[in-house]
Amino acid sequence: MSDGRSSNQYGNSAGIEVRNLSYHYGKMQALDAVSLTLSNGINMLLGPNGAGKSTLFSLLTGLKTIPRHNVKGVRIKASTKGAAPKPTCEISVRGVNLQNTRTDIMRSMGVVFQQSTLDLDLTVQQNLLYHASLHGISPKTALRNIEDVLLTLSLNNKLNAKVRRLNGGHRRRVELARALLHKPSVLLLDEPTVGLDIESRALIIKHVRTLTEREGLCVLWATHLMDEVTSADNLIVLHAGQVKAQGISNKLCAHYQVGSVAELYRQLTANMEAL
Ligand SMILES: Nc1ncnc2c1ncn2[C@@H]1O[C@H](COP(=O)(O)OP(=O)(O)OP(=O)(O)O)[C@@H](O)[C@H]1O
Repeated sequence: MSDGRSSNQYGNSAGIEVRNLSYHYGKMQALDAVSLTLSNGINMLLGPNGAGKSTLFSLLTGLKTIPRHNVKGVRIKASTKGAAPKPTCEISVRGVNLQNTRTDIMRSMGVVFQQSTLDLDLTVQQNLLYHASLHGISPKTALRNIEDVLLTLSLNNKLNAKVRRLNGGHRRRVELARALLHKPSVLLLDEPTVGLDIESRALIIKHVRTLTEREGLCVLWATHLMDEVTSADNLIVLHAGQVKAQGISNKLCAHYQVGSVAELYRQLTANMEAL
């Protein structure tokens, strides 16, 4: 079923497909057979503390290794002599399997992690140039991209400022600028607006939404802030490592007969205290 979301130069292929992904920390199951299809557009990931959002991000970004486990966490044995065991967990990005082709896929991804990963003692430009060099972008192109991206994020006057001297809102915008510098087609944002004032939050939201619409990006956006979800966004509710619901936000609300995303969220995570 078409949800009317934008297609673009990447066609209609899903930005990210996750199949049957489980993850354990020792005996603690952080993700339990998670399956997701994320198309171009904004995909909002809502979940209470401990739902598994950051674990999912770590697996998508290669910070954690995708396990070759079945859903019960049992290591898979080869069924035929000599044959390689077939993993039950699969993640693909733009149709390419992440387990097989990690480096190329990483180039197509921009990431803003929950915790800042900027070097505080470098300037904004130095941070961004370093990131560009990791992506193999020439200094000349990098400087042009940096200028463009800082301008669109109203940060052009901060080019030579040390990150340590920037306020929280400006630092988050630099993180976003860095994530966009190599022109990714998939953007992963782990609570990008947490702790920001209203103005900084609004600027980041507006910029990401405009860019997503214009460039046809696939964005996975984890948040606790339900007012960041619009009626047309694809919404995923993750709770205790399981996907409780996914679909276009207003359709999900209609399906569950609730009047708002907040109500939907409360209903789907109602047994939280009992866990
Ligand atoms: N390194 C770790 N060792 C053991 N358990 C962990 C580890 N990291 C996370 N967990 C547990 O895994 C579960 C999922 O954690 P995760 O950080 O992915 O959730 P989250 O949805 O990102 O939470 P938050 O919104 O608080 O960031 C939680 O129960 C958490 O306590």
